[in-house]
Amino acid sequence: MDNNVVWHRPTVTRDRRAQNNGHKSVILWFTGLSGAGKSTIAHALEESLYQLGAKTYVLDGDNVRHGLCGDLGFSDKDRNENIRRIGEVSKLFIDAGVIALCAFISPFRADRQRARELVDEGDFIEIHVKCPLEVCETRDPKGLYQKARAGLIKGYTGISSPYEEPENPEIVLDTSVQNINECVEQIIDYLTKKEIVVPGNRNKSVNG
Ligand SMILES: Nc1ncnc2c1ncn2[C@@H]1O[C@H](COP(=O)(O)OP(=O)(O)OP(=O)(O)O)[C@@H](O)[C@H]1O
Ligand SMILES: Nc1ncnc2c1ncn2[C@@H]1O[C@H](COP(=O)(O)OS(=O)(=O)O)[C@@H](O)[C@H]1O
Repeated sequence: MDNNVVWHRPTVTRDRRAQNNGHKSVILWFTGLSGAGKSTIAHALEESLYQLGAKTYVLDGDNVRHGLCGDLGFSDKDRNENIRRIGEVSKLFIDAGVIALCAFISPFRADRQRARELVDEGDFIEIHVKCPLEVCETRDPKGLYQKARAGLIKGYTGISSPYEEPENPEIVLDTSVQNINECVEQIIDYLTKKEIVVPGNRNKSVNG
C-alpha cells in the first residue's frame, strides 16, 4: 500500500452505531455445498432480524457474481479472490453497524480463515450449512448438479471440485434434518446468548 495514504478516523464509530441501532454488528458466514440451503436460511433469518428492527444485509454468491465479482469464474484462484473481496466488503458492513449475512459456498478453509482474520475475535460467526451431497443433488434447485454430472459444468463443488468442511464452526445446521424455522431459531438463540441482538427489545441498546 502507498505510504502516503493515511487512515482517517471517523467520529461516528462502530460502537456508536451499535448504540444507536440497539444491536451489535457481526458477520454471519454461511458455508456449505450448493443447494445445502445457505441462501434460503440467510434470507429467512434476515426477515426475522428485520422484524426485530435490526439492520442487516445479505451478500449472496449468485447476486454478488452479477456485479462486484462479475469478472470471476470458478477456478480455485477465482474462488479465492471471490471470498477475499467478500471478506473485505463484510468488514465494511460491520463497521457500518450492519449484520452481514454472507452466503457463499466458500469451499476452501484457508479462504474462510483469511476472512475471519480480517476482523476481531467474535465478529466472524461461521455457520456450516451441512447437507449430504445426495440430498443437495436431489434438491438441485437450479439444475446445475444435473449439468455437472453430465459433464457440462467443469469443477462443480462436490462433484469435480472439493468442499473442505469447517473444523470449528460456531454453528452447525443440518438441513437434511432441521427445517428452515429450526435453523433460523438456532441462529437467533446464538445471537441472543452472545448479546448481539436483544429480541423483543427493538429500541434498547445492547451496549449500555
Ligand atoms: N431445512 C432447509 N433449509 C434450507 N433449505 C431447504 C431446507 N429444506 C429444503 N430446502 C430447500 O433446499 C434448497 C436450497 O437452495 P439454496 O439456494 O438456499 O441453497 P444454497 O446453499 O444457497 O445454494 P447455492 O450455493 O447454489 O446458492 C431450496 O430449494 C430450499 O427450499
Ligand atoms: N463450478 C461451480 N461450482 C460451484 N458452484 C457453481 C459453479 N458454477 C456455477 N455455480 C453456481 O454459483 C453459485 C456459487 O457461487 P459462490 O457461492 O460465489 O461460489 S464460491 O465457490 O466462490 O464460494 C451457486 O449458485 C452455484 O450453483
